[in-house]
Amino acid sequence: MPPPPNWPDHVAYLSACVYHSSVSNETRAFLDGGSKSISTQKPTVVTIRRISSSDHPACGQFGLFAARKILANEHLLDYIGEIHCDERDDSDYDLSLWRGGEINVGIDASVRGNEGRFINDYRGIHEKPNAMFVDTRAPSGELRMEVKSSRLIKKGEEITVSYGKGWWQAR
Ligand SMILES: C[S@@+](CC[C@H](N)C(=O)[O-])C[C@H]1O[C@@H](n2cnc3c(N)ncnc32)[C@H](O)[C@@H]1O
Repeated sequence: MPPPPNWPDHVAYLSACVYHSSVSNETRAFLDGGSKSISTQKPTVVTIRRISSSDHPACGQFGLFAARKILANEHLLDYIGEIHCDERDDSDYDLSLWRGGEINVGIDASVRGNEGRFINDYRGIHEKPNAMFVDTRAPSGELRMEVKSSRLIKKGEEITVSYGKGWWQAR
């Protein structure tokens, strides 16, 4: 699948998650939920843009924007990257997918991923986030991290989520 416009050269574009060697066969079977292949649709309701507004806290970086009007509670895209069980403390693109006992499963999109890696935190941009991460079992069985709208989003508006206070405190 070709990368979307504004995709950076140093990051591989993925259309489905890939597994890192730190994920055991048992954990992988749990995450797969019996599905034979992980499939996802190319996101069509979002677009990547460079941020040039000087009053934006991530000015000079990229963000994800609505390519059309989006209704509340719409599925926007799945967060795609490398599924791993090792520590990725240095990654700013790592999201927790599942925790159980000693096992922490994350999706890291620092070196490979999809449009989801460009979603900024709402702080300094919006009063509240307009989207959220939701972990879901897909009909085919696998555990996924979806991005869903939490209210109506106008065409051209930036998509923002909450990374959580802990994310910022850790930095
Ligand atoms: C998952 S990335 C988001 C995409 C990033 N803007 C880019 O161009 O690759 C997370 C990084 O974006 C920046 N960021 C996200 N939300 C921000 C915010 N509300 N204020 C300042 N920086 C933010 C920080 O540099 C953070 O480490």
